[in-house]
Amino acid sequence: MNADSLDGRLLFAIPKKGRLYEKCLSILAGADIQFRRHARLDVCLVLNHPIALVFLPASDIPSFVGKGNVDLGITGHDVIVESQMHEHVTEELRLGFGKCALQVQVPEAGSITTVEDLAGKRVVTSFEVLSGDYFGKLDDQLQLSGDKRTKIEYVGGSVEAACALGLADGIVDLVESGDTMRAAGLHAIATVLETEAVLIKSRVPKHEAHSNLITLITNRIKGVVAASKYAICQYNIARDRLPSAIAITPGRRAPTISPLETDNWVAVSSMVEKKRLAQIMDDLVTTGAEDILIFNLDNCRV
Ligand SMILES: Nc1ncnc2c1ncn2[C@@H]1O[C@H](COP(=O)(O)OP(=O)(O)OP(=O)(O)O)[C@@H](O)[C@H]1O
Ligand SMILES: O=P(O)(O)OC[C@H]1O[C@H](OP(=O)(O)OP(=O)(O)O)[C@H](O)[C@@H]1O
Repeated sequence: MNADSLDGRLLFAIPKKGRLYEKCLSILAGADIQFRRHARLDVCLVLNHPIALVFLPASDIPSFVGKGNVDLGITGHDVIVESQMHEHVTEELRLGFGKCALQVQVPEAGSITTVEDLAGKRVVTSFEVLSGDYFGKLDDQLQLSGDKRTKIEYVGGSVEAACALGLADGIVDLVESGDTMRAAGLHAIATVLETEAVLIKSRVPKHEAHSNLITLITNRIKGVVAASKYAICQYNIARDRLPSAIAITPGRRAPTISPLETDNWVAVSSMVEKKRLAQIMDDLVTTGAEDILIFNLDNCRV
């Protein structure tokens, strides 16, 4: 591939590995963005749209998009703020995966139990900007100055080992399940930032040439994300119980209600949030609904 083959194409950055990679591939498939990635090549042409995918480290994507080298990207909200690119990109869409929290952690067995105890000591992290801001404000509040202020040190990985190795009194790192933190004998004492994967767009004006394609891709991805969050709930209920059933499954706009051949019974079909499914089914049974069926969505536009 030469540079000419990218001419006129929208450039879309995708994390090349790590926690976000697999989910990004299923989003691309759901949005019918077809490509064949050749081994070792980090740029590939999309077969059915004037788009080229650029596979980059998640933490580099905010600056590529923010500086305008790339039009669109998927990455974590955390690395956008850390790379100080949040004013140079637009977060178009939250994607509902890559959810975790950047937390201050200290040894479970130690004497430090609050961030005020940790202030002025040594903190190791891969997020030196966010940690620097957080502890900078805390140091100001506690009126720590000069060498009494918190010392933030950057490491590129294995942050959780820093306390055991004697490099740090506390760390700032991402926590999802908490397994890594607990395995290292640490516990969280504060949250610096909540994060999830987001679709970002460049604010550099030259990208307006691609605005129709960006809208199309954004809407398709929005459909894929909504399909993963919602299911269709269908059930039968006696007409006189309908008001209480509708209160349980109001739908996004309104439920679809169809008459049944049986007197005074109706079938109801409604979009419901997957995370509330079990409770919704319990409540429907209590209110007299029968034949409750749940259907997953492959894709949708809402
Ligand atoms: N445990 C996790 N659960 C959910 N999302 C995570 C988790 N860890 C990281 N992320 C998200 O994925 C992004 C990329 O993190 P990941 O650890 O996969 O980086 P990476 O590109 O593999 O880099 P490296 O392996 O060099 O740390 C993070 O910025 C964050 O938004
Ligand atoms: O709370 P948990 O579910 O254990 O997840 C947290 C861990 O996940 C991330 O690292 P990852 O495993 O992606 O590897 P990395 O350290 O190489 O980035 C993060 O840096 C934590 O170490």
